[in-house]
Amino acid sequence: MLYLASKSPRRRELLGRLGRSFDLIDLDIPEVRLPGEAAEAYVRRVALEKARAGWAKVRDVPGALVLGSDTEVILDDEVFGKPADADDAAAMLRKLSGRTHQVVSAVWLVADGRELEAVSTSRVGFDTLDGARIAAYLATGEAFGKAGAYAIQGAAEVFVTRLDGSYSGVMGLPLHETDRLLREAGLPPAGAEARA
Ligand SMILES: Cc1cn([C@H]2C[C@H](O)[C@@H](COP(=O)(O)OP(=O)(O)OP(=O)(O)O)O2)c(=O)[nH]c1=O
Repeated sequence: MLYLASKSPRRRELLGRLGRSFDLIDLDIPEVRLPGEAAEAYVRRVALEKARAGWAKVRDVPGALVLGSDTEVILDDEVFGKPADADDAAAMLRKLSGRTHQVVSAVWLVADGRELEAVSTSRVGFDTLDGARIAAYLATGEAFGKAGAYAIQGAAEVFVTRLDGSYSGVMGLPLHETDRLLREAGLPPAGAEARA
């Protein structure tokens, strides 16, 4: 049985696109960067903590496989997670304005005696955003619950001048890498289950 250890509706939707059945595990993992921890190491650690915490809940289920993932926006080694409030969101968007940032999504697959990892790093260029555009965007409410205070899959798509990497990775679950992990773990290729 495949499990997704996540509360994110985006991850649920993205994993659903692989055509495999799965169940959800609800978790609350604190996301706090350690002093001196490199940005990418932080994303990888949090994703692993989510997958391991999920695994601890279903380890008695025969054949259980648990996916955990984390996505962060990184600019100049600063990590932008989910904004705390509107001021925080506006500050993030002001910093992202007119610059190219990275979006790192780490995915871990934890099963009995196995931990497999994939990391997707994308470069995202942003248009220059003045105060009026930022205010209009914040009014959509879309910024909240999203790393970097934007959703590429929503109204913020028009901010993106270029994307070098994985669209699904920016959205929260890199599908190419996730599918590879599942095949490495011995699951049949995507779609096979649906056709069977
Ligand atoms: C950059 C970006 C992020 N996001 C979302 C994906 C993630 O849900 C969120 C990053 O926060 P995460 O901490 O990675 O995930 P989460 O707290 O939403 O869910 P969980 O830990 O339970 O799995 O930002 C978008 O939806 N669109 C985007 O363009």
